Amino acid sequence: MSRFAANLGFLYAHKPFEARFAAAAEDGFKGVEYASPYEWPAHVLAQHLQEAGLQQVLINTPAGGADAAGVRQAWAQGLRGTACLVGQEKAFRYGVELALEYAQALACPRIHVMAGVATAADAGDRRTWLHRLAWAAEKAASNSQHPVTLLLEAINHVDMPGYWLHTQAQAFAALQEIGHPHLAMQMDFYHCQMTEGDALAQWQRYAPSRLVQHIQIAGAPGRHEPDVGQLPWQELLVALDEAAYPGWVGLEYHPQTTTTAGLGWLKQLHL
Ligand SMILES: O=C(O)C(=O)[C@H](O)CO
Ligand SMILES: [Mg+2]
Repeated sequence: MSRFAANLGFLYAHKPFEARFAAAAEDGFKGVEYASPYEWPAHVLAQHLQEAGLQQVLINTPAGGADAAGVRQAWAQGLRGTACLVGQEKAFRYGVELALEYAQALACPRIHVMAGVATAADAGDRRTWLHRLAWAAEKAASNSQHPVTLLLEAINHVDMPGYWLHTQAQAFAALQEIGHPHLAMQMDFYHCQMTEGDALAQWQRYAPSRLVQHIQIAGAPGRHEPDVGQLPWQELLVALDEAAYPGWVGLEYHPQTTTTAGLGWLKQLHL
């Protein structure tokens, strides 16, 4: 059975961030993910992971910023990555290098490279995006002590209007064009269902490529537990097993009540 990771940016949200590691471990999780580790020194996060006996399975590149203060402010300023934004070369490189440092310190094997939101001032550019992804993949590959895989995730326009990368096809085409072994796909079934309307068909389309190396899940619409809404979550989990998907499934949703109370769908799988 696939392995499930708690997304600490979404789950246990009523607890202070530092307390979410122990809460996830108590619920039986072995892995965690969260988008932004940059508010804390890496060694502090590494300590939380070690104390709770958890693996860090995914982080994101920063939402923006070309220095430490800029990185901390970027999300609140509405930035959602820089990879496709022509004017953000310095921030992109700074962000990738910082993410690689954190990944090494947290022993995290995957980084989601956020593409960015197109604006009137910077509409985004595909050639820039591809060129930067190729540069970043070389960086990720070149650390012989801790090579990392960089991931592309399509995000729907209801939750993130104007986000550059919003279809699975866009991500897949970019990966095929660049053809780098350290670049892969992160398929978030929630976004998939919201944009394409058929998460199961999308999984079946891209699974044979083996390029999908991280999955996230939430019910759609609403982004609550997978069993709330129209997502065919049971069929999807069966399909992952049938394809011998070897990676993690991140639980990236807003629980309807508490995280622990909402884990019934997972417990019924008898893992
Ligand atoms: O929004 C999502 O689905 C993500 O996974 C991104 O990491 C943004 O936080
Ligand atoms: Mg996601």
